[in-house]
Amino acid sequence: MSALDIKGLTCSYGLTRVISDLNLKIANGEIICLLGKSGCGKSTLLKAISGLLQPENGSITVHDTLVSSSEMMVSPENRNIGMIFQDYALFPHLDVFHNVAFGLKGQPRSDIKKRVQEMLELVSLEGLEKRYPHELSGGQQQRVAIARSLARKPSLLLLDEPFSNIDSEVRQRLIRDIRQILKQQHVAALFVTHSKEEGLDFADSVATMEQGRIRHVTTAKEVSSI
Ligand SMILES: Nc1ncnc2c1ncn2[C@@H]1O[C@H](COP(=O)(O)OP(=O)(O)OP(=O)(O)O)[C@@H](O)[C@H]1O
Repeated sequence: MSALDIKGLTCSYGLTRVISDLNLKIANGEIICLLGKSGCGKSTLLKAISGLLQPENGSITVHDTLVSSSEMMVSPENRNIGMIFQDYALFPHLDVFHNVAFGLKGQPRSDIKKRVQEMLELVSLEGLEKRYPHELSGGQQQRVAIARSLARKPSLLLLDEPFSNIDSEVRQRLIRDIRQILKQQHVAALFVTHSKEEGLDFADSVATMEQGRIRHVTTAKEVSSI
């Protein structure tokens, strides 16, 4: 079973075709980096996977469930896909605890408390529950965003340039830590970046995108040895 299986995906904005007959598979627990020039369609692909854009053609399947085709769309909130963006997208008026707990609404209080605690330990932010986003560094905010996404046990995580606002020293450690967390939790991820180095550090494989298609997929080891 694949975490994500995209077949023959074609997406357009009006008359402008942006994704063209694209195929991509991510195995369970695999981390793939999507590398490509500005404007090649990376964000559009993430929009299609997360359910914000309906394909003109082709299909998107997440863990054996068809979620998008030209005929049907599962709504974004019912896809169980986590998303992390470069601007963290935390709620500024909620403290760390409530940011992480946000997606767990409706569950018993004691379960929420336990899960939030587990997640904060996972991202090494125990003790910062009562801080507000503006009282955290960029790296800490991104850790909260990761904790919030993983709290819901997503079947797939999409990351859109999550490290670009973080300075390079912190970034390296964060990339290593988040990779380790995803591997430990066995969460598959698709990670968009402009930086080949970042992609090689974070992902198992690198998919190169050009003009709305995946040109090739290579393992990070193969790329590193060139
Ligand atoms: N809502 C929209 N309406 C019309 N065209 C759009 C829309 N969003 C993006 N585009 C166009 O689609 C193409 C692909 O954009 P997309 O944002 O997917 O590229 P990208 O690879 O993510 O770029 P970047 O690396 O700069 O973020 C671009 O030519 C862009 O101008």
